[in-house]
Amino acid sequence: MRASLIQIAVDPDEPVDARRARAARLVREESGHADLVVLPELWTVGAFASDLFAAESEPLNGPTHRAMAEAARDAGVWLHAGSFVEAEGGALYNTSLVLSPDGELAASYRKIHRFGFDKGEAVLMAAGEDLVTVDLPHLTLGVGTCYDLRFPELFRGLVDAGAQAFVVPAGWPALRRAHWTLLAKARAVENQAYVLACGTAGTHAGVEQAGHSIVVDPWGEVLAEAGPDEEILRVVLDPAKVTATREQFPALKDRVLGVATPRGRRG
Ligand SMILES: NC(=O)CCC(=O)C(=O)O
Repeated sequence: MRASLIQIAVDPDEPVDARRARAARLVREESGHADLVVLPELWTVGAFASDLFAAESEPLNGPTHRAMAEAARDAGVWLHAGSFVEAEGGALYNTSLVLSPDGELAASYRKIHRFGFDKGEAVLMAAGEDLVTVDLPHLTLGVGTCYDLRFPELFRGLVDAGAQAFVVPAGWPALRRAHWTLLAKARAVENQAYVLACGTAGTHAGVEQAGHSIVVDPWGEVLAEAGPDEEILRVVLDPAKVTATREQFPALKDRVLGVATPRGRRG
């Protein structure tokens, strides 16, 4: 399976509509190069541009969803369209979309761990509650978003639900680039799964983005890594490699469930 990660630049001097059209064009240009295309987190507005979240929010089936569905259909690819600010029932969510090659919505995922502690996304958006996997023809994807990468239990849950590869769109700052790379490799090694981590380039809301999108295989080898600027990564994923790694080094079978429960609280 061929995958392309589009590390798009998010800069405030490019209007959201223009970036949406440009992202759709970049997806179409992957036709013939990819079976799966991935975009980053909140690439319309910028993950740190929290002042704009409400103004740029959209419902499901809004402009971003429609533009990405058309692009997926035109390109004939599975598209993880990154995330957008979803408005629903008076709340905002950081919602990712996975679209099939005929443009149908295969899955949506609302980010569970919101970033910002006492500001930004953490206070402006509501948290998702559901783990999401998507069955592609030869590979089961588990999805997470950016800050989720710091929470290994989410990825374990996705493995238990059948995930063989994780797609993690992000808007990760340059300041913590070392964490990004380390966590992407850790999630791959501990879960014996591919990690496709797609970040943004550029600077928005005064926050320089790390770029450095990365694809790690189930053995922890880096298949491709971007630089800091706008770039497209193309890789080939082999589902048999997940099976082989899990058979040849069956560490997942040695899990001791419940061991994380504090001693005094065990039944
Ligand atoms: N958009 C995010 O979730 C940022 C996460 C981040 O900066 C970090 O975990 O560090």
